[in-house]
Amino acid sequence: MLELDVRRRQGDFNLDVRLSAGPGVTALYGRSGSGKTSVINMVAGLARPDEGVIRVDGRMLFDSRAGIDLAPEARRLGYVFQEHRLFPHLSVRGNLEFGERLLPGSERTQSFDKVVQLLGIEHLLDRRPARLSGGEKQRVAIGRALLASPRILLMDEPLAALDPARKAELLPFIAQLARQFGVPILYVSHSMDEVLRLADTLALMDGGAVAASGPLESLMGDPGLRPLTGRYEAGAVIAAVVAGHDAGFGISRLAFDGGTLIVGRSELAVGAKVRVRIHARDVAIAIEAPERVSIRNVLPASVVSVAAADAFLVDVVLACGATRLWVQITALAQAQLNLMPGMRVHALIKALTIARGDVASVD
Ligand SMILES: Nc1ncnc2c1ncn2[C@@H]1O[C@H](COP(=O)(O)OP(=O)(O)OP(=O)(O)O)[C@@H](O)[C@H]1O
Repeated sequence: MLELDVRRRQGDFNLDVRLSAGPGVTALYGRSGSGKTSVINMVAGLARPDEGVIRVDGRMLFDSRAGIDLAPEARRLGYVFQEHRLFPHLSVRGNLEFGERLLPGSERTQSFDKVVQLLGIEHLLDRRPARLSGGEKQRVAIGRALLASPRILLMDEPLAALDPARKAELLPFIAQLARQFGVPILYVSHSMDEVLRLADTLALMDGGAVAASGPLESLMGDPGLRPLTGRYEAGAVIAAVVAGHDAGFGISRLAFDGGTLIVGRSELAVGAKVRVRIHARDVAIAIEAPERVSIRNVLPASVVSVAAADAFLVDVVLACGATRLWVQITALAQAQLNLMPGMRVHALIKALTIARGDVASVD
């Protein structure tokens, strides 16, 4: 568990950050210049706060009042940066063992074989970094960081330098890390796709501070946070479980607290836990349940809130069981339906609007 409460002035920029990151992946998300890398650097010991405390698992890494400021190598943290920073003169094995050798055997919590196997780098062990692809180098960099048995893994845009195909190749590995190795991850990104795929907890950074933090699902579905989560990303993220497939019709059923969602065929196994992104613009609202309609998802819901997003667009939040759905309708539709909190309605979601990329495994 990382706990951070720090202030730092750098040039004209003021950082004032309170953040805690527990098990799983905590994503630091925010626009360029909001202070994400500065936070990572302070945790890592590469930038010194003017004032405050940084603790990991109760151990003080920095405390301005007590004069504690542990050197980076004494902090027991793993770092993976945008560029891999591998040692060019060492083989992959040599690079991996370097991370391991930093610690006495009794303090090593990660197994070389398990790390190598999970990252799929067995066949690369004798190669030098110059003979690896960008994605392979990043996998080795992650392996090296893990083998130092860190209490927390800091990842600063680890996929930013990779092309889309390499990114897609690496994402499942990163998604497995926190779960398989039990190491909390603080993950900096300005890609919402990565955040949706990886993060359990979201910390939204703005102007040097954490403007909001909490479970990904609750922050993403909050229209009030749209200036921070991004207009294009407007939509809810809901937790579900793959309940079944119908190969004949090419569809899958996802069970969530609020009903069953029919989506295009997913490759994931029955029972897999997933996170589903439902774009606000892809949901419609009907006062009465329509009959003989092609839309497969007609979910009973109640209106939680109605608020103008701008002159022509209205944000509606619906409760569907314990799940919140965010819906965008035109101001014209609102003028005619007159939706109000508490009203019983139906949320209509076309199965086809939920693309394969919108259903991410979180197992
Ligand atoms: N050493 C420094 N001295 C002065 N100002 C700095 C220093 N490092 C960063 N800054 C400023 O602090 C602010 C935050 O920078 P930071 O790199 O933390 O943002 P970021 O959110 O990680 O951005 P990006 O997504 O572009 O990497 C920026 O305005 C930057 O110009």
